[in-house]
Amino acid sequence: MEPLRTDAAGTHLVSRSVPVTPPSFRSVLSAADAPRTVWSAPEEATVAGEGAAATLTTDGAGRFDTIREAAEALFASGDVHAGTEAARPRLFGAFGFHPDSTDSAPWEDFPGARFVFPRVQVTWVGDDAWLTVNAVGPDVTPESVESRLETERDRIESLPDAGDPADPPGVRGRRRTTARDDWRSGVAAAVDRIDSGNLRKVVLAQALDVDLDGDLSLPDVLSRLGERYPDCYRFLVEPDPGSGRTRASLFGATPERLVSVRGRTVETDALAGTTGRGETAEEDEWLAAELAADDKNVHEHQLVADTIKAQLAPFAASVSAGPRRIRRLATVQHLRTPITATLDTAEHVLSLVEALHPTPAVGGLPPERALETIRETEPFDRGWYAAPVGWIDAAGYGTFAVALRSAVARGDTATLFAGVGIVSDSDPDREWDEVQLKYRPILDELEREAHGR
Ligand SMILES: C=C(O[C@@H]1C=C(C(=O)O)C=C[C@H]1O)C(=O)O
Repeated sequence: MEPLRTDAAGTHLVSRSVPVTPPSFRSVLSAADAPRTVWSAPEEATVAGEGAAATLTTDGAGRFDTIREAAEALFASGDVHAGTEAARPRLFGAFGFHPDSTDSAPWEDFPGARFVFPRVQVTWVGDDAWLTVNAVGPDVTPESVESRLETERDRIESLPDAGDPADPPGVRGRRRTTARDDWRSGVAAAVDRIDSGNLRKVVLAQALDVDLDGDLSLPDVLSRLGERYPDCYRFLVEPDPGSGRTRASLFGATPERLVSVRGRTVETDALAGTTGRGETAEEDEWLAAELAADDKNVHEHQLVADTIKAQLAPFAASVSAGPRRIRRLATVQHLRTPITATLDTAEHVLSLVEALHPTPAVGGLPPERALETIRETEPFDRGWYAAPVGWIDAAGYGTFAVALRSAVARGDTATLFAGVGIVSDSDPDREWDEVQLKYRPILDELEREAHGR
C-alpha cells in the first residue's frame, strides 16, 4: 500500500467556531488564501475553506483505506467546540479516477487522493453563517486558536465588497483531445466488444483544452454556477503546485451524487441517460417523454441502478429504489432513480465510496473490462474527472459527488472533460453531440458570447 503523506502525524487538532454576520460568498473566496476549498450541495450547508491546517495525501488502490485511517486518527485527537453541526470541522478532498496518479497535463499536481483540513472555514446555513478556525500541530493550544478566531472574525466581518462579478474571460483557442474520426472508431470498437458479449456498457469521455483571453475568476464562476445549477453539487479543490507551476483548480457543478452517509442512512442516485433541453416548455416535455420511453437510454440507466443496488446489498439488509424520473438541468435532462439503504452496522462513508466507485454511470460493466476499454480508447488521463469529490467528518459521515461537468483551470488555460455511456445501439455522432452538451455548464463560464443568458 502506498504510504500516507501527511503533515498531521502524531499531533493534535483544535477547532473553534463562532457565528458571524453572513459575509458574501464571493468576498470570502476572493480574499481566501490557497488552497481554496468550496463545497455547496443541495440540502447542505455551503462551505468555503481557506488554507490547510493539515493535508492527507496518498496514491494507489488502497487510497480509500489510507485516507479513512488517517482521517480517523486526525479527528481522534480533536479538541472541538463547534457550536452548531454545520460548523463542525471537516476534511474536503477527492480521489483519482484510477488508482494510480498520472504525470500528464493537467493532472501533474493531483495525487491518487488528497484531503485538506482548512485553516479557516466559513459555513453558510440558511440565513446564518459560521466561522471555524482549525489548527493541527504539536504545540497548538486552545488559547492560540481562540485568539485566531477573534482575529479571523474581525477580518471576515469587514471584508471588502467583491464588486461586480467579472465577465467570462473569453476563449481564444481550443483543442480537442479526440478527433471526430477517432471518436467514431473508438465508439465502434466499444460497440463491437459489447456485441461480442465481452462488455455490457462503457462510458467514454473526451477532453477539451482551451486557451483563455484573461483570468478566470473562480469566486464569480462558482457563484454563477450556484445560480444556474442550484440542484447540483458545486466544488473547488486546489492541490499544491509542483515547483515552477501555477496552482491548478478543479471545479465544477455536477448533478451526480455518489453517496451520502448519515448515521445508518445511505442515499445515492442512479443518474444515466441523457437528452437536451427544448426551446419551449412543450419541447422540454416532449424530449423528456422521448427519453423516458427510449429503450437504449432506459437500458443504459437500468444497468447503473441495478449495479448500485447490488453494490450496496452487502452493507444493508434493505436497499430501496424510488421511481425513475426526469432530472432537468439548465443544459440537459437525465434519467434519475433515487436509491436509499439502511446500513446493518455503522460504516465510514469512504467504505461506501470505495464499494461504489466507479459506478457504471462513469465506468461501465463489467467494471474491469470497462476500465480496460477506457484506458485503451481515451487518449488522455482522467485524473480526478468522474472520480469521488466530497467531505468527511469525525463521525465518518460524509457526502461524495462524482466530479463531472468539471474542468481544471491553471493560469490562462482550462481543460474540460465530458463523457457518455456506450451500449450496443449507441450511435457515435449522437454520442458526440451529447459530449458537447455536457461541456456547456463550464464552457458557458469561459466563453464571452454565452454570458448573460
Ligand atoms: C460521464 C458524464 O455523465 C454521466 C453519463 C450520463 C449518460 O451517459 O447519459 C449521464 C450522467 C452521468 O452519469 C459526464 O457528464 O461527463
